[in-house]
Amino acid sequence: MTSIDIKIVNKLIGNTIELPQYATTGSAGLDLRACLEHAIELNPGQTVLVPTGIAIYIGDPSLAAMILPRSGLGHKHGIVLGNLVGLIDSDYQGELMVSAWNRGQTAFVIEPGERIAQLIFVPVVQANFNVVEEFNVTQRGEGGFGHTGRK
Ligand SMILES: O=c1ccn([C@H]2C[C@H](O)[C@@H](COP(=O)(O)OP(=O)(O)OP(=O)(O)O)O2)c(=O)[nH]1
Repeated sequence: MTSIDIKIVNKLIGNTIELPQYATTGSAGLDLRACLEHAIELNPGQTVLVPTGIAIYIGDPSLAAMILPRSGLGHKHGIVLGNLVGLIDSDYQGELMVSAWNRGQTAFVIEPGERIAQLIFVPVVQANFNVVEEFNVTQRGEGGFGHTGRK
């Protein structure tokens, strides 16, 4: 199992707010909690940057992390992410921040400690680019956006 360093950057963590943990042995994502002293109300259409109280240092450039919405919050309450997906670079050492966006029709209250999003770790390939005159021929070529005719 990959080891990632985690640092508590807000004193609320460890007192009133739990550290992230995998809910089941098969969980891909770790829930991130809102590290807040007071509840905040998120009106329809509003976006707010929610601190999580923790920083991670992945270190290995062949890994990254992604912040994703929680399906329950998104489906039932319209709370997703203002940036749709948050990408955490392997050299980022700042606090993990969740851009919470209320795309629903009603206000939503984010309580301190609420599980607001989830974090997954993903493999990354860093590419080297070689400038060429032509690509090798492929069956698809430049066709895209419905080119194969499938509906
Ligand atoms: O939802 C997010 C997205 C990003 N980050 C942090 C980790 C990431 O490594 C860093 C930079 O993110 P990104 O590269 O997406 O930001 P940018 O807008 O391109 O700015 P920068 O110039 O800082 O790269 O911000 C978060 O905490 N939460």
